[in-house]
Amino acid sequence: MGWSQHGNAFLELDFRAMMTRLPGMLASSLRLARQADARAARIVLASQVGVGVAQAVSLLAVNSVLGRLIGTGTIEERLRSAAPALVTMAAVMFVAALLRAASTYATGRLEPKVERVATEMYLERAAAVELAAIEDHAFHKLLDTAQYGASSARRMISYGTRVVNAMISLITAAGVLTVLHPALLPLLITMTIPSAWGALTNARRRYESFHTWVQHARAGHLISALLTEPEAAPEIRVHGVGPFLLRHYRAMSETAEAEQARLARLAARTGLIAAAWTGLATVATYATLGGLLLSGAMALSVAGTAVIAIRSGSASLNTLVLEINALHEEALFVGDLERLYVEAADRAIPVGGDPLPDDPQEIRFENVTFAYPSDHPDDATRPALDDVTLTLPLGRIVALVGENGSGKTTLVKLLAGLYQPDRGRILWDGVDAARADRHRLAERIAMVAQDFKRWPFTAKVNVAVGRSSAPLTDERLAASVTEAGAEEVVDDLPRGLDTLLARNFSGGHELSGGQWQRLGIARAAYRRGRILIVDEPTAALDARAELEVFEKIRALAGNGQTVVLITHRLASVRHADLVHVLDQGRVVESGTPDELLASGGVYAELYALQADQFTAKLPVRKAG
Ligand SMILES: Nc1ncnc2c1ncn2[C@@H]1O[C@H](COP(=O)(O)OP(=O)(O)OP(=O)(O)O)[C@@H](O)[C@H]1O
Repeated sequence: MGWSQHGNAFLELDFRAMMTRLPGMLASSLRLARQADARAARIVLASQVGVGVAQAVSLLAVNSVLGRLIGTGTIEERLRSAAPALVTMAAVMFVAALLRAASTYATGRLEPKVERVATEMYLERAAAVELAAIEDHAFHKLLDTAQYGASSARRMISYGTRVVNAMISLITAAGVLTVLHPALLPLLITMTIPSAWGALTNARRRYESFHTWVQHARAGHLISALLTEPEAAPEIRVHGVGPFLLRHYRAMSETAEAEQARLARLAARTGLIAAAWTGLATVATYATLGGLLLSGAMALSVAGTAVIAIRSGSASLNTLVLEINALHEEALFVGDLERLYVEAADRAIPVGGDPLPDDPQEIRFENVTFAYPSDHPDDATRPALDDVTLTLPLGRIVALVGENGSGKTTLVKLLAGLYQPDRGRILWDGVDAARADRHRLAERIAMVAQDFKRWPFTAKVNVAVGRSSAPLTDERLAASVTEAGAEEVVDDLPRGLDTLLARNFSGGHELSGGQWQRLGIARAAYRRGRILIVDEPTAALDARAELEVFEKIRALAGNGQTVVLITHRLASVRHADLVHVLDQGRVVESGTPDELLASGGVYAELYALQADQFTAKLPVRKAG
């Protein structure tokens, strides 16, 4: 994904390149600002231009005041002739103060909106990408770095306005200086170059360091979060994991601190070099001014104005350099955000496609092969699904069985359109799912995954989130809870369906694993997808509950619902219409449970193993 490319691109940046990019950066701030609040953006821009012009006018007024005060005539005459310029200065300062207030107000209104708009775009795009992108660590790194882009976009607004302001002041000061004496302008620039170099060098180091260390910082946050999260708390206490995690946290923090210290050392050194250089340039400037005065090439009043113009010009140039530099630094982070927008659009779940048949008879996997992407291309791991051909008749219960890691979950994820096959096709009555409308396909699927999400919301939301686009009705809720056999779970909650299921919040309540599982099934029932995928639905259930859940699942299939069931409890598979047995990513057997038992293959062997556990008089220890 070109991380190193990005780093090199930055290394090549110098002040000239930064200036070349300035119009683009300003345009990008303005675009974001207009998108967020066009009116506020107009006020900020107009008032900043106004403030800049006011500064220019006041510098010209100062020039006029000085000229008249140092000029000829009595002190009273000189004061009187300077009065109009003094009044102009006061009026201009008053207008500038009003404009500044308007800009402060509009900027304050604009900044949070810009951050919100940028964050919304970030979240919207992140939520729309393929699952494979979310699981890709390079894309995740981009997600991590890009999240800082929204606050940078916010800051770009103030930096952008200050750049505009400083540019106008500088143009004025430079104009006045050039008129006074042509030698003064290069001197002004020489005085400012060192601080520009210092600021740019430090910013480059900070940005490079940020990119190198972002993964490290993320891991550090992860460890500190583990130490406080409720899910890890029991093991931390019983297994004494606390000191182990703390040790890692400390080691990681110390490495990060060393990096900060390195940056500080370099920044101090750069600062000293820049200060020495500025000192020399300042001495040279005032020596030149003195020389011009001594040689009579410049009048005293002009020298006075020149000193003020040099001071104001170098202050503007300094501000301009620092603000452009800050703007540039923020623009790099906004650049990450913009790259994320592009990358996320490339990896987004496609919109549109062929319609799926209204009432398909079967879904067929044809020579489907799928391997999870590997970080190391030379890793020769076997694919999770290897040339799988099987049929899932709709309106029936189809069970997928096989040992851990045999590819069952991967297969249902492909069925749900979460991944696309590397080879082969998934056909819905002849329509290739790869070309089908993915959003329509997902509409038809309800899924209780092994690790389904326990949303930190109320029980009601936890069920209704199964189809959040549908209006939430009590009838639909109650029916789903009943279908999942979750009535008792809900009745036992202190505030019924309105109970918050997040124990670390006040008023929150925690459910047991089995209770959660029933709520997960209720969620899938609420979705009313035509194909219900249940991955290990009874793993956390007691024997009675397990029987009950399978009864419910059977009843669903009785109503014409297709159920794709993954389970290790082979006794529960007895009622399936069709069983596919997977082994190391391949389909090794298919048939009805009775056919498979009779054939004496893998299924029969696994079944016998489980049956033995109940029939054996003495515990049998397996050799090996
Ligand atoms: N997100 C993932 N990224 C990389 N590899 C994965 C991922 N999920 C699963 N795998 C690998 O794919 C293979 C098949 O895993 P899968 O989860 O499909 O098996 P399973 O039959 O459902 O196992 P179990 O019975 O333990 O749930 C395994 O080797 C596993 O390590």
